[in-house]
Amino acid sequence: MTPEARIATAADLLDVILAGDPAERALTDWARRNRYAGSRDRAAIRDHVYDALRCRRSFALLGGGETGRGLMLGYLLSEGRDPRDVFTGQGYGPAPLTGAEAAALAETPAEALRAAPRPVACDMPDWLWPQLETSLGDRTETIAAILRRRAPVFLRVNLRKTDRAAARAALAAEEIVTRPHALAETALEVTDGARRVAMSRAYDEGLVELQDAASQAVAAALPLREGLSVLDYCAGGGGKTLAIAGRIDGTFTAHDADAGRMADLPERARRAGIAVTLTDRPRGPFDLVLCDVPCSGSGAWRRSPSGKWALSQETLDRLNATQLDILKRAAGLVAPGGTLAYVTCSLLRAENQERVAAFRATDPGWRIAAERQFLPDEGGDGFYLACLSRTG
Ligand SMILES: C[S@@+](CC[C@H](N)C(=O)[O-])C[C@H]1O[C@@H](n2cnc3c(N)ncnc32)[C@H](O)[C@@H]1O
Repeated sequence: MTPEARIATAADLLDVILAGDPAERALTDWARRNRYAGSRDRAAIRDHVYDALRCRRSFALLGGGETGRGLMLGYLLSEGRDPRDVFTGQGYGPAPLTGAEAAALAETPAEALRAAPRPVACDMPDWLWPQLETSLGDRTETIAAILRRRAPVFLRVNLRKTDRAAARAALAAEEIVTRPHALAETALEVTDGARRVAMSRAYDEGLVELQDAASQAVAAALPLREGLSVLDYCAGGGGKTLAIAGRIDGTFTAHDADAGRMADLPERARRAGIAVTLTDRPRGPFDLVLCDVPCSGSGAWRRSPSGKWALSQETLDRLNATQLDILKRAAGLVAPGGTLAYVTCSLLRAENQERVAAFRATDPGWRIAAERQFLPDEGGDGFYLACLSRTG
């Protein structure tokens, strides 16, 4: 496919996504129907689609409308390109601009963004902006700008099987280039060959796992020691369980309200050389109960940009209620002297500090032994961790 044809396809797909189809499904369906497209075409189209979803408001402003074509026009302008060179109708490229489209283009993109309301220029929903400012203070615009860009690919080195230098060498032998990342001693950032990771021997043999660097840093910040009994109360795919089990010997139990979300965990644990028990009814006590609760996902919006536009105050209120409910249930599973660890990948105080305060208001027998917030300007996704111990 020509670069212009990829833009035309991305514009068509964005129309389908803006009408309500999930981005992943739209991309997969399109690839199935268009077998002629090679892996590079599919990757380029995917990048265009996700770039536009991350920058939906600013691209719409520049391109003159929130349609597939408008977003791709805005994308080209944001790159300093003249859309008329691409929208020519030739080589399967997008049809030439209509008079109305040409008239709606931003003449001077940089000025248009400077003059735009902050939530538009920073690609955030209007209703959420005040909450972001309350949560992030003078880092708000910097963090929002980072969430407009693609996320790096990070790997976690499985210290049970190797160390960081040996893992790097094994990956390099398969043309996967990495560099250590400062957020965690286990973290590698992939600088070349990211698409080869899942098919590599290093991955198949459990030397590395795909995991965000801040997520790894959360595991490293937990009060871990040998022999600990650990319950991952909201285990999902088990990323945190595996990261903890990679650091210490102990017993590891995984639970999730939706057991289907743990379907891949046994295979991932086997690859990593770790024993994990799955349960639908955890029986305490456990030394460490980790609650990596469902949340807005705002710390990871560069990976899942659709979440940014789908979130509403109503959804946030529902999430807040679930978060508190999980803390109350999980608290009863913690052994005397043990730790209740509360984790989100959210940037919002409402899901972080305020949830912990709400929990402590209902059960004053807990104190905050440690608290840490990771923000995307440190390189990884945004995460919040509070370690709670019983008072007295
Ligand atoms: C942020 S995800 C967990 C991600 C996972 N810990 C990881 O690192 O890969 C939150 C998980 O909480 C689960 N969940 C939602 N409500 C729950 C509840 N009331 N009790 C336990 N788990 C719940 C969801 O099914 C989801 O898998």
